[in-house]
Amino acid sequence: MHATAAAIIPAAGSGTRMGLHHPKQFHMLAGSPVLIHTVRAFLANPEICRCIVVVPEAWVERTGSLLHHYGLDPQRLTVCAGGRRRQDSVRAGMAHLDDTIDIVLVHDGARPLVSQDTITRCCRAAREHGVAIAAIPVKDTLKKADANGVVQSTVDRQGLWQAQTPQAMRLSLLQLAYSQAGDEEATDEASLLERAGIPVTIVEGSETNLKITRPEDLRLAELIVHRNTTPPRLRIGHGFDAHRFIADRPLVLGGVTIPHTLGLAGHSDADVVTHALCDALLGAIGARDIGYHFPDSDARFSGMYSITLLEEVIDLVRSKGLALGNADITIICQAPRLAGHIAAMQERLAQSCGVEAEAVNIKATTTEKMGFTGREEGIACHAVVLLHNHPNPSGH
Ligand SMILES: Nc1ccn([C@@H]2O[C@H](COP(=O)(O)OP(=O)(O)OP(=O)(O)O)[C@@H](O)[C@H]2O)c(=O)n1
Ligand SMILES: C[C@](O)(CO)[C@H](O)COP(=O)(O)O
Repeated sequence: MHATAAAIIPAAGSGTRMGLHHPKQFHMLAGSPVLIHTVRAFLANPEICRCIVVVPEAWVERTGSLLHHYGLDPQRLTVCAGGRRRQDSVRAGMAHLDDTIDIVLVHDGARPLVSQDTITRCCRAAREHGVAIAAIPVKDTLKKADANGVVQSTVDRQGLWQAQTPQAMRLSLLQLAYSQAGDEEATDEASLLERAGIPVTIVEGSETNLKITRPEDLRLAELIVHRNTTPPRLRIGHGFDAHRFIADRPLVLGGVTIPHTLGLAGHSDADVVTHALCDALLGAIGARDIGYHFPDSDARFSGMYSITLLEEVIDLVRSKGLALGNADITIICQAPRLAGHIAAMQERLAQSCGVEAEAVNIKATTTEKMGFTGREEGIACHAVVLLHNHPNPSGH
């Protein structure tokens, strides 16, 4: 049977670095106070049976009302007053855990974006190893500087991690570490466990599990919540094109020159595949068609490599805050055989669209000698695309 897990959420700090008139954990973030986001995340996790929320003494009553106002289950919540230091607040929370609790997860009230996955993994790793904390590897070069900001040395970052919360452990180990620590200072629970000689295991946390510390963290958290809660914008588009074979022209399909006795007639390079894809993309953003944007009456487009047009179309797609999800393209062509050129076409088109080659699927089919393509008078092509919100709308 599983050990019973509870969360202690220290939220009794004053948030001096944030510089607000109220503690940062009560500041609004995307429609709810920061602390409500944090408590909600823990109550939503099936591993967690109850939460002890530790707040400044003056906020105990108001926190009770807030939790009620935001519809959080009072049966699974206890609110209590914290202490001067974080570790005092955690100790105050521990006093509310009864002996049915085996595993405890300590998590900063000021880390509202913790994921369900991180909570679950910390909890399970603590069951297995005794203690497990979320942390992320240090990715920047580390400098040690003096009080004037002058660098003294570069610190080897190999094996260095930034500790986050949750910090999960058997309650008995946390109690032991606290009793051995006496009044020693620590900025996290793991330090006290380490000092008591208890091994601490790392579980990979996440960059987005940020601790709201300074005003810029709040702005970043707003963006992340917005990104996580904005429903995806999806747009579908279809394109069709056909070109007639003529002599003395290279055959360009999907940006790739394909050996054949004939090429295709057209104002540009007549790349029927790229044109169908452009039309599908333009259709998906409701921006008419390729002829509208690059008219064959305009000498600038005469003989033009159609990949250049595709790249302009992709810029237009991005300007609408959208990106290609995937494209499915069917080339209708009796001759030449295209099987050996599909991969190169996929790669060329994908590169211009800023996606992986797998996102652009190309099929080629004959029409069993029926119709104009069957009589080898020309090549036709259909393309469908699905667009979604651009992950980084301001950057390319
Ligand atoms: N006496 C304290 C101090 C801190 N915390 C909590 O510990 C977490 C991490 O602390 P930190 O980000 O340092 O918060 P503050 O101490 O409030 O911030 P500051 O240092 O800027 O004053 C926060 O959820 C904070 O509310 C606490 O419960 N009790
Ligand atoms: C516990 C902690 O979140 C780990 O990163 C952090 O140490 C607490 O915040 P503080 O700024 O160190 O008080």
